[in-house]
Amino acid sequence: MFLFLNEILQIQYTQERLKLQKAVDLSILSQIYQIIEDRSKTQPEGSYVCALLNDKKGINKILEKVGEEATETILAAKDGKRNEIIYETSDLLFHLMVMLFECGVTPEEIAAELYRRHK
Ligand SMILES: N=c1c2ncn([C@@H]3O[C@H](COP(=O)(O)OP(=O)(O)OP(=O)(O)O)[C@@H](O)[C@H]3O)c2ncn1[C@@H]1O[C@H](COP(=O)(O)O)[C@@H](O)[C@H]1O
Repeated sequence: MFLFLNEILQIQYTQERLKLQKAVDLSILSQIYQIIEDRSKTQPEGSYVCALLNDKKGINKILEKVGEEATETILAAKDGKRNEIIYETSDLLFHLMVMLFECGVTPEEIAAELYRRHK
């Protein structure tokens, strides 16, 4: 009886994990890119994306942020600080999405290139 219950719990656990894996994946990058496109069109007050896109330094402001976040990601990885690696990599990926938008390149084009290389 105990073994049977244990098996059911294991199956439920696996199903929950699969659901979570389905919901949490890098398609969030495409969603963020769409938000960036939307912010650019609607220009809402207090938007960080708009602050980046409208900065007087132009694309240089975005590139500075990409450089800064890349450096912070490298330092986090060098120190082996797992939580910081996750935090800084998220900052980096977000700023890369803003850069791609500014350059007129979509995340789907990057995905297509990665799939092309994938064997
Ligand atoms: N994913 C992000 C995201 N990640 C990081 N950031 C911002 O990026 C900045 C990171 O900069 P730093 O770590 O250097 O911190 P800082 O002190 O603000 O540095 P400075 O910019 O002042 O130099 C912070 O202000 C964060 O709030 C983000 N801002 C926005 N998004 C996404 O973009 C969407 C639109 O955001 P808004 O345009 O603000 O509505 C949000 O719904 C999110 O999905």
